Amino acid sequence: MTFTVSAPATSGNLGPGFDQLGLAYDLRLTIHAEPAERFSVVTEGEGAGSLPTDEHNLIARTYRAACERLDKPVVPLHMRVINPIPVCGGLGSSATALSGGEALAAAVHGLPLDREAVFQRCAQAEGHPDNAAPAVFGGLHLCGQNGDRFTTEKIPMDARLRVLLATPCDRADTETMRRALPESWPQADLDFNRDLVQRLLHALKTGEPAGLACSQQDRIHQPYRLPLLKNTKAVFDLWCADPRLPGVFLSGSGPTVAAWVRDETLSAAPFAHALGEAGIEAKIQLVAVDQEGLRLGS
Ligand SMILES: Nc1ncnc2c1ncn2[C@@H]1O[C@H](COP(=O)(O)OP(=O)(O)OP(=O)(O)O)[C@@H](O)[C@H]1O
Ligand SMILES: N[C@@H](CCO)C(=O)O
Repeated sequence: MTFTVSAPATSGNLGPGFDQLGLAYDLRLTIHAEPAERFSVVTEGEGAGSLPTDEHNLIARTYRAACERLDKPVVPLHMRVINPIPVCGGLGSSATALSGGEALAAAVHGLPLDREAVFQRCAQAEGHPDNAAPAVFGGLHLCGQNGDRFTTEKIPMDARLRVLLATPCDRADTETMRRALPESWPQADLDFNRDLVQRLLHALKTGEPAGLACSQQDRIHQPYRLPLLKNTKAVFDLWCADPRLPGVFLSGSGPTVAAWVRDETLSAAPFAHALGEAGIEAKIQLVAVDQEGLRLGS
């Protein structure tokens, strides 16, 4: 018997919404799992050759913890993981591994998927909810915290919008990139960003191009992180100057740079060519928004 689950790539922050805004993409990590004598994980695509191949893999660890919490036997699994999402790329790879592990426990034991519980556990494990919410529920999310519970609201979005992604080779794991931030911010910067979040959400609902530029004006994390990432900063600056791209942002904590695309005729190829001409190596993808989130079955 094979169990299949999948979870979408996500961008946290979307520029000004540090730890608040998140969006899911139609780019999925898929896990095929079969009961076996012991745990083994074969990853194909991103992370092949570097991610653990045994019970130390984050998907296996999360699955084990979920089975134990559900008071169900930990059935060892052989997993084949098809992964198009760069690891430590700023596209929520850890949220896909965490939510995928949780979903596997439900699938193996024939239980319904409790999305709210999975969201809470993934957000707790990550320490922030902005990747977990879109990974689990799909779509655009505005997140917050109430005591020790995370909150999230799914926000409708203009269906014409797509997102252009460039993942250069800079190293930017989330933990290191969080340490690059100050312990607090001037009140004026917090107020400035709060206003940007409202304007950006309005633009995402309506597709209005002027408001999409709010993504690149953040004062909370991008100004501290971009100077640490040479290629990422070069892509960010090039795309901010490109009139075809109405708004640019660092995806999560980077190194992926993302840009809103409204023009339905645009393709990724000319952007890949332009970055090549500028001597910047990066993986380029043009993605649509995913509204489904975590999926049980193929
Ligand atoms: N497909 C995967 N299988 C197993 N573990 C994974 C997988 N993808 C990510 N991980 C784990 O998550 C870690 C990366 O987490 P990190 O939060 O730094 O990056 P990210 O989630 O890609 O970025 P961001 O949170 O900024 O979007 C990896 O070191 C690995 O331990
Ligand atoms: N909000 C998180 C997202 C990480 O993907 C951060 O910026 O650190």
